[in-house]
Amino acid sequence: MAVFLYQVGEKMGLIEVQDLYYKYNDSEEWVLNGINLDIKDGEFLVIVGHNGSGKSTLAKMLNGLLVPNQGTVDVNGDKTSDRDKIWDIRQQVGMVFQNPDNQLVANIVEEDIAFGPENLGLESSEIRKRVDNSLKAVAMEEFKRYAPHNLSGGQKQRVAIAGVLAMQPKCLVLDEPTAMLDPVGRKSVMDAIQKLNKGLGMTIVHITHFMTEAIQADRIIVMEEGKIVLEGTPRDIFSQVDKIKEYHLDVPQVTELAFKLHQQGLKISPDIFDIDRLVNKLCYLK
Ligand SMILES: Nc1ncnc2c1ncn2[C@@H]1O[C@H](COP(=O)(O)OP(=O)(O)OP(=O)(O)O)[C@@H](O)[C@H]1O
Repeated sequence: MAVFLYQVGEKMGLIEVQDLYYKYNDSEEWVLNGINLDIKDGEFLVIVGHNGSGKSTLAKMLNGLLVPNQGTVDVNGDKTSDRDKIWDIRQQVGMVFQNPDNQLVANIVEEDIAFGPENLGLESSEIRKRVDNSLKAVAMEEFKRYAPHNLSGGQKQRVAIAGVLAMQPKCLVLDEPTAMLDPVGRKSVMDAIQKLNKGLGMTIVHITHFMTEAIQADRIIVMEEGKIVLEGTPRDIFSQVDKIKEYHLDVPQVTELAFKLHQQGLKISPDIFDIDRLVNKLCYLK
């Protein structure tokens, strides 16, 4: 398979979305309405946006589950509209959805993770290696003989992620993987995602409604009515508190507090999203 990566800034481009338009069969309106987006190799990208803004539809474009009506999506130089390449593309871009129960197929954790590699027809030693490495990557090694239904929501989601990792993708697209979890489960899943990105250099595209998760990104895009309306680092995005609210999104509570203190005339920068930093600023305020 010919693999090339195109240069974008310092990192290499992995996925390129150009002039993308999409509507579902019975819809009059474009659900994706002219999207342009480069996703770099090793990047942690978060997508946020109001309900129905097109986030999940865009996610499904990134590994060819849906293909554009107009425009293109390239993964490592292959177009998702090229059906001969779709298998390669799906292996390179793995998807994780909201409900892990819909993704777990076997009665034992390690069998579930072996399912994908078995379907690739790999040697059993290679399958064993992939299962062990994938479980280790999400800190679930000790649960390999468990039945998935005996795991917590966060543990199940980490097993679902491990199942995708066993296919050795370059990029993970996670569509609200923490939406059904309690705070402990959410943190365990976010820790695993961070480790994959920072430790193993995996490209992450993470869709979420939780702004505390969005601030962990390298870059955030904000979607509204099928368009990208804001794009930048967490600091760029959350320093625009009024604009974020216009798009019916929350800002992290600590940022809102800093913003209101700033509006009241205190010498506090309005773009703080870290509690310790705000405490520090308040303590040293003259
Ligand atoms: N299979 C489908 N058939 C027809 N319309 C659809 C389908 N899936 C989504 N839509 C519509 O497309 C629009 C965008 O939906 P999408 O799920 O991509 O948004 P979203 O930003 O992910 O929303 P949410 O945050 O609620 O998950 C919505 O108006 C939705 O009703």
